[in-house]
Amino acid sequence: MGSHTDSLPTPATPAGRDGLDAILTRPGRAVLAFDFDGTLAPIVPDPDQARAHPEAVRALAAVAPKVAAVAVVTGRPADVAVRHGGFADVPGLEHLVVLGHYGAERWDARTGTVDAPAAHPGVAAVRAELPVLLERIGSREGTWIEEKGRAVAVHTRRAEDPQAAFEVLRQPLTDLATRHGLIVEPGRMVLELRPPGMDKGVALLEYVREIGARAVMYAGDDLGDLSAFAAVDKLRSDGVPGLLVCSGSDEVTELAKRADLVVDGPSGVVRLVRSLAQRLA
Ligand SMILES: O=P(O)(O)OC[C@H]1O[C@H](O[C@H]2O[C@H](CO)[C@@H](O)[C@H](O)[C@H]2O)[C@H](O)[C@@H](O)[C@@H]1O
Repeated sequence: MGSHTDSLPTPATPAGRDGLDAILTRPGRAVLAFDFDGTLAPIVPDPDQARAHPEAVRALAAVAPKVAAVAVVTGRPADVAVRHGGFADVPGLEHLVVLGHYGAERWDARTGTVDAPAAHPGVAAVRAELPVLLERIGSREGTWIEEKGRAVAVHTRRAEDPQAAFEVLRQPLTDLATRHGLIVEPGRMVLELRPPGMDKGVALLEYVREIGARAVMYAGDDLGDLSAFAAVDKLRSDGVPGLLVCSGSDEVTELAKRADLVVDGPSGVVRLVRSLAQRLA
């Protein structure tokens, strides 16, 4: 962190200002939760090359001992997010929790292990049919399949026109997922076919209740984060102040409209976390 001081931005909404105020006045009852890709990690063409922003872990480790809990809530398998984030064995992050696969999996820094439910049988069926389907619908060059274990994702970022390639796939992939009891989770140039029944909102609510938190901040960048935003809205209506942070990008505009605070991508998120840690010092 050095001697550099980041100023804490002011949320644009009264609810957001209440949320930030609650975090600052009762940090020991506050949960800070973050999406991974696009929020803690800059977006890159190859998901395997995605890494946490170089200052992210240090900033999280600085703030974590000052609040009730820090959590990462991601569509990635939990162990992948831990590896790409560099979250294991970090002084300060001894209590970090990573809720992977939209909350279906959980990694605890305390134990270093992942808890996960049994695999959904529809994923194997979709995995078997997907290559033939992509061939039949003439998916664009650059479209490719990410194997995620308990889900499969079809990416279009590397296509010449990623948005057009995405639109070509949306309906056929929805039909395929539905036939096998799965749902389609749309994201930034990606359509993921995954089991239903869990989302980031459910995951966040359960975690906040488990911790008994009385204030929450959630930072995200993508459509999959909207359910977590809705969870913060629900907590607010139940009397738990919350702060909604959007890691801004040109690709997704929905979150910026709902957020109390829009920051400039992962580097903006890091600055925010760093300034929170400084204020709570
Ligand atoms: O919930 P998240 O942590 O945001 O994960 C959502 C998806 O992230 C990954 O894809 C995104 O990031 C890639 C690497 O920067 C990028 O190439 C891709 O276009 C983005 O959609 C990941 O590969 C997916 O499996 C996650 O569902």
